[in-house]
Amino acid sequence: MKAAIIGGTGYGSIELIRLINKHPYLEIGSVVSNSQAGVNFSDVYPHLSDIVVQPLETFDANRLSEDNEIVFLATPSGVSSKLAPQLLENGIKCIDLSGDFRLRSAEEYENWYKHSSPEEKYLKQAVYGLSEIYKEEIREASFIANPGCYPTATTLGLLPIIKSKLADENFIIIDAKSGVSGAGRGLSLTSHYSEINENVKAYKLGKHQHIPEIEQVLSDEGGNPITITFTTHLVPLTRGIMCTMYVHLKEKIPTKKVIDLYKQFYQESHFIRVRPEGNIPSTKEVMGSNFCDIGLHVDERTNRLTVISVIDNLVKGAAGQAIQNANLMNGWDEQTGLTDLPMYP
Ligand SMILES: NC(=O)C1=CN([C@@H]2O[C@H](COP(=O)(O)OP(=O)(O)OC[C@H]3O[C@@H](n4cnc5c(N)ncnc54)[C@H](OP(=O)(O)O)[C@@H]3O)[C@@H](O)[C@H]2O)C=CC1
Ligand SMILES: CC(=O)N[C@@H](CCC(=O)OP(=O)(O)O)C(=O)O
Repeated sequence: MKAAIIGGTGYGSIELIRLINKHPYLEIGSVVSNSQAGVNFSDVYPHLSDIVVQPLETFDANRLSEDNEIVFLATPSGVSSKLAPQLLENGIKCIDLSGDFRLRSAEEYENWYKHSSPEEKYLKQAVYGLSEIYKEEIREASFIANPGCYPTATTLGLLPIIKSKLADENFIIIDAKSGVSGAGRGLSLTSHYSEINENVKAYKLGKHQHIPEIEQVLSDEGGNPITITFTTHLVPLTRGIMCTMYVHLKEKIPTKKVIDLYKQFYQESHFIRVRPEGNIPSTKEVMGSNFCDIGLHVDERTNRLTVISVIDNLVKGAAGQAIQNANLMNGWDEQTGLTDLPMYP
C-alpha cells in the first residue's frame, strides 16, 4: 500500500520513513515538502540515500489521493487543520500527527493552541489514536488524530489506576521530561546546544497544550471530570520521554497488587511492558522501539503511588503509534513493521 507523508523534512517524517522502509505492506509513495519541493531527499538527509529516491513534492490533494492509499500528516498544528480536510474530501485515509484534531471541543482547542479550530465535522470524524485503548474505534476509522507524545506516556501510565477507581482523582501530579527531538527539527533558542547541554529546564507551566488532551482521556475513561498538574521539562537527550506521576490512593494497597492490576489491564497489549517490583524503566530501555515501559511503586508511608512511564517520543509518541494505527485501520496485525528492539546502549 502506497503511503504519502506531508511535512517531509521534519523529524516525524523521517521516523515514518524509517518504519515504513521495513513494513511488509507499506511503501513510500510521495513525500511532500513545503520548504524544499523539487529537492532530492538525500540532499536533505544523506542517511536516507537510495531509500527515498523520488524528489520532494509540492502539496496537491488530488494527486496525493490518486497516487496513495493512506496519508500521514507530520505537519505542525495549524497546518494539518488546513490540509487534512482536502484529503478527507477525496476519501483517502489520513493519520495526523499534530494536535489539531485531538480535542473534541473547538473552544478548548483555540484556548490552548491559539489557532482557529478545524471545522466541527472533521473534529467529529477524527478518532483519537491511543492504540491500546481505542482499538475497536481505530479499526473502523478513516481519520486518526494521533496522540501527543506526552499524552501517550501519561495516559498509558495512569489509565489502569484511574479505571480501577482506587485513585483519588483530585490529586494527580505529572512531572514530565522530554528529549529535544520532541520539539521538532526547527531551530529555536531553547533547543540551541549551549542552552540545552548540561541543563534541565521546566517550561510552559500550566499552559502546556497537552493538558486538555490528557484531561480529556482521563475524564472519558474515569467517568468524572479530572484535572491534573502537569509540568514539562526539557532534558539534554535527543530522544525519550519520562513521565513520573504521583497518585494518592484511596485505600491501602501494596505495590505488588498495583503491578498485578496493571499487568491484567495490559495483558493483551504487546507494546506495554509493566515492570516487576523494584524494576524502574529508563528512557534508553525503549529507545528506537514502540514500547511504553511502566514502573510502579507504592509508598506505604504516604499511601501514594509513583508511576514511571517511558517512551521514545518519535516512535510510540509519534511515528510508531501512527504505524500501529495504520495497521489497525487496515486489518493487519498491530505489531506489523514495529518489531524492532530498543537500541541499547
Ligand atoms: N517530534 C515529536 O516527538 C513529536 C511530534 N509530534 C507532532 O508531529 C508533527 C510533526 O512534528 P516534527 O516532525 O517533530 O516537527 P518538525 O518541525 O521537525 O517538522 C514539521 C515539518 O512540517 C513542515 N512544515 C512546517 N511549517 C509548515 C507550513 N507552514 N506549511 C506546511 N508545512 C510546514 C516542515 O517540513 P517541509 O518544509 O518539508 O514541509 C517541517 O519540517 C507536529 O505536529 C508535532 O507537534 C507529535 C508527537 C511527537
Ligand atoms: C520538547 C518539546 O518541546 N516538546 C513539544 C511537544 C510538541 C508536540 O508534540 O506538539 P503537539 O503534540 O501539540 O502536536 C512541546 O512540549 O510543546
